Amino acid sequence: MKTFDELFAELTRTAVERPEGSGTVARLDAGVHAIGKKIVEEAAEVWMAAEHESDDALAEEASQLLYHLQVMLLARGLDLDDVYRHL
Ligand SMILES: N=c1c2ncn([C@@H]3O[C@H](COP(=O)(O)OP(=O)(O)OP(=O)(O)O)[C@@H](O)[C@H]3O)c2ncn1[C@@H]1O[C@H](COP(=O)(O)O)[C@@H](O)[C@H]1O
Repeated sequence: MKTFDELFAELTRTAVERPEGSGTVARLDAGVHAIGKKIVEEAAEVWMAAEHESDDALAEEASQLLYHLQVMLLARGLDLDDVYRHL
Protein backbone atom coordinates (compact mmCIF):
# COMPACT_ATOMS: atom_id res chain seq x y z
CA MET A 1 0.00 0.00 0.00
CA LYS A 2 1.19 3.57 -0.64
CA THR A 3 -0.14 7.06 -0.15
CA PHE A 4 -0.95 9.60 -2.86
CA ASP A 5 2.24 11.53 -2.06
CA GLU A 6 4.37 8.38 -2.03
CA LEU A 7 3.05 7.37 -5.45
CA PHE A 8 3.87 10.83 -6.83
CA ALA A 9 7.42 10.61 -5.44
CA GLU A 10 7.82 7.17 -7.05
CA LEU A 11 6.51 8.41 -10.42
CA THR A 12 8.79 11.46 -10.24
CA ARG A 13 11.79 9.13 -9.85
CA THR A 14 10.46 6.91 -12.64
CA ALA A 15 10.23 9.89 -15.00
CA VAL A 16 13.90 10.70 -14.35
CA GLU A 17 15.35 7.19 -14.23
CA ARG A 18 13.16 5.79 -17.03
CA PRO A 19 13.36 2.11 -16.01
CA GLU A 20 12.90 -0.37 -18.82
CA GLY A 21 9.35 -1.71 -19.12
CA SER A 22 7.73 1.11 -17.14
CA GLY A 23 4.17 1.82 -18.20
CA THR A 24 4.53 5.30 -16.74
CA VAL A 25 7.47 6.09 -19.02
CA ALA A 26 5.43 4.91 -22.02
CA ARG A 27 2.50 7.11 -20.97
CA LEU A 28 4.76 10.14 -20.48
CA ASP A 29 6.29 9.55 -23.90
CA ALA A 30 2.81 9.32 -25.44
CA GLY A 31 2.14 12.88 -24.25
CA VAL A 32 -0.62 14.98 -22.76
CA HIS A 33 -3.21 14.20 -25.46
CA ALA A 34 -3.02 10.45 -24.80
CA ILE A 35 -2.87 10.97 -21.04
CA GLY A 36 -5.91 13.23 -21.22
CA LYS A 37 -7.90 10.58 -23.08
CA LYS A 38 -6.96 8.07 -20.38
CA ILE A 39 -8.11 10.45 -17.65
CA VAL A 40 -11.50 10.82 -19.33
CA GLU A 41 -11.78 7.03 -19.70
CA GLU A 42 -10.87 6.43 -16.06
CA ALA A 43 -13.24 9.17 -14.87
CA ALA A 44 -16.08 7.46 -16.72
CA GLU A 45 -15.12 4.15 -15.09
CA VAL A 46 -15.26 5.83 -11.67
CA TRP A 47 -18.74 7.12 -12.48
CA MET A 48 -19.98 3.73 -13.69
CA ALA A 49 -18.47 1.95 -10.69
CA ALA A 50 -20.15 4.40 -8.32
CA GLU A 51 -23.52 3.73 -9.94
CA HIS A 52 -23.30 0.00 -10.54
CA GLU A 53 -20.36 -1.70 -8.81
CA SER A 54 -19.04 -2.56 -5.37
CA ASP A 55 -17.24 -0.25 -2.95
CA ASP A 56 -13.98 -2.06 -3.71
CA ALA A 57 -14.45 -1.70 -7.48
CA LEU A 58 -15.09 2.02 -7.01
CA ALA A 59 -11.98 2.37 -4.86
CA GLU A 60 -9.89 0.60 -7.49
CA GLU A 61 -11.20 2.83 -10.29
CA ALA A 62 -10.54 5.89 -8.13
CA SER A 63 -6.94 4.77 -7.60
CA GLN A 64 -6.45 4.46 -11.36
CA LEU A 65 -7.88 7.93 -11.97
CA LEU A 66 -5.54 9.39 -9.33
CA TYR A 67 -2.58 7.63 -10.97
CA HIS A 68 -3.37 9.06 -14.41
CA LEU A 69 -3.86 12.54 -12.94
CA GLN A 70 -0.39 12.28 -11.42
CA VAL A 71 1.04 11.21 -14.77
CA MET A 72 -0.56 14.29 -16.35
CA LEU A 73 1.00 16.58 -13.74
CA LEU A 74 4.41 15.02 -14.41
CA ALA A 75 3.96 15.32 -18.17
CA ARG A 76 3.43 19.07 -17.73
CA GLY A 77 6.25 19.47 -15.21
CA LEU A 78 3.99 20.24 -12.25
CA ASP A 79 4.30 18.83 -8.75
CA LEU A 80 1.80 18.26 -5.97
CA ASP A 81 2.50 21.65 -4.34
CA ASP A 82 1.23 23.29 -7.53
CA VAL A 83 -2.09 21.53 -6.89
CA TYR A 84 -2.18 21.79 -3.10
CA ARG A 85 -1.91 25.58 -3.17
CA HIS A 86 -5.36 25.60 -4.83
CA LEU A 87 -7.00 23.33 -2.23
N1 LIG B 1 -0.84 2.91 -9.66
C1 LIG B 1 -0.56 2.60 -10.84
C2 LIG B 1 -1.56 2.49 -11.86
N2 LIG B 1 -2.90 2.65 -11.83
C3 LIG B 1 -3.31 2.43 -13.07
N3 LIG B 1 -2.28 2.12 -13.88
C4 LIG B 1 -2.29 1.84 -15.34
O1 LIG B 1 -3.54 2.20 -15.85
C5 LIG B 1 -4.21 1.06 -16.42
C6 LIG B 1 -5.66 1.24 -16.08
O2 LIG B 1 -6.34 0.11 -16.16
P1 LIG B 1 -7.40 -0.20 -17.31
O3 LIG B 1 -8.40 -1.08 -16.70
O4 LIG B 1 -7.87 1.05 -17.96
O5 LIG B 1 -6.44 -1.06 -18.23
P2 LIG B 1 -6.19 -1.02 -19.78
O6 LIG B 1 -7.47 -0.68 -20.49
O7 LIG B 1 -5.49 -2.29 -20.12
O8 LIG B 1 -5.21 0.22 -19.90
P3 LIG B 1 -4.23 0.60 -21.09
O9 LIG B 1 -2.89 0.05 -20.66
O10 LIG B 1 -4.77 -0.02 -22.33
O11 LIG B 1 -4.25 2.11 -21.10
C7 LIG B 1 -3.50 -0.13 -15.82
O12 LIG B 1 -3.48 -1.24 -16.66
C8 LIG B 1 -2.07 0.38 -15.63
O13 LIG B 1 -1.40 0.32 -16.88
C9 LIG B 1 -1.17 2.16 -13.16
N4 LIG B 1 0.13 1.93 -13.53
C10 LIG B 1 1.06 2.04 -12.56
N5 LIG B 1 0.75 2.34 -11.24
C11 LIG B 1 1.84 2.43 -10.23
O14 LIG B 1 2.82 3.31 -10.73
C12 LIG B 1 4.12 2.89 -10.32
C13 LIG B 1 5.04 2.80 -11.52
O15 LIG B 1 4.52 1.89 -12.44
P4 LIG B 1 5.36 1.51 -13.79
O16 LIG B 1 5.64 2.78 -14.47
O17 LIG B 1 4.43 0.64 -14.57
O18 LIG B 1 6.58 0.81 -13.31
C14 LIG B 1 3.93 1.53 -9.61
O19 LIG B 1 3.90 1.77 -8.22
C15 LIG B 1 2.57 1.08 -10.05
O20 LIG B 1 1.92 0.32 -9.07
